Amino acid sequence: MTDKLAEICATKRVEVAARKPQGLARWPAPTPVRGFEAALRAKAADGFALIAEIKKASPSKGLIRADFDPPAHARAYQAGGAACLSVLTDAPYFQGHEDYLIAARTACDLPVIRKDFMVDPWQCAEARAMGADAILIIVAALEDAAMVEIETAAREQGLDVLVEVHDEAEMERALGHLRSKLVGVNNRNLKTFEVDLATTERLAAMVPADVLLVCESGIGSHADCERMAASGVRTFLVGESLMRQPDVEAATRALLLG
Ligand SMILES: O=P(O)(O)OC[C@@H](O)[C@@H](O)c1c[nH]c2ccccc12
Repeated sequence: MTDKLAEICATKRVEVAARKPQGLARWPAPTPVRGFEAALRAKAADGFALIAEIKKASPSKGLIRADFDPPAHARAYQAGGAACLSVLTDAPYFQGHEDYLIAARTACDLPVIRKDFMVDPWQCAEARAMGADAILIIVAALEDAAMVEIETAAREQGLDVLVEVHDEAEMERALGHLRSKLVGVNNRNLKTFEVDLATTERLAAMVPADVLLVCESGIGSHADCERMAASGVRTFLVGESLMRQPDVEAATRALLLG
């Protein structure tokens, strides 16, 4: 595991230990789950499918958007043609918040993934309680047994699971141990924070036909999507490049349609 990721996960364990005793009663009764993977597959069958990310800040870039407004961004992403939303709920490193997820999901009809560092199966129950439709498993952050346990907990909650990898060894672990058919390749190297779209191109060849591959991070234009499509990739997770645009709806449409 990279040092930064280890640090983030250690922080997360402390946070989860403090939260668990409060239980789940603080969350409103969740509305029925929205099919996250199904929404992606439906859009990818006939064009590009986008998971549009609501991202205020990142460890590498600091503040990304000053007029951060989760419900407005959610509506803009939906109107622009996104299939799903991703909302950062990690506070210490990404300035995210659970309230952003709740506000964004309430403002639109799209399925939402809780973007956070899952280190404990309990976070899956918490994710559903706050309304999430899917969670992320970062293979680099977890031992095999732990990631299987978290995936099982997610499925019990009716959540879809996006499995994130960034090299060949992680792809093998994901395909060998997990049941989810939704696998994301993160083009961002967590050691250097450099982004290289060739990461997705390299790993795409390893993916069986029944797995939906998601290209994550560093997508800035429709041309980038077209480049990935040459490797058979039609599904994208995009945050920063959209969040930096004054007109998020128009930027989303332009990313998808050119
Ligand atoms: O903002 P970008 O470069 O479009 O990237 C979005 C998303 O891939 C990135 O935020 C991300 C991918 N995996 C993560 C894990 C945790 C936090 C954030 C991420």
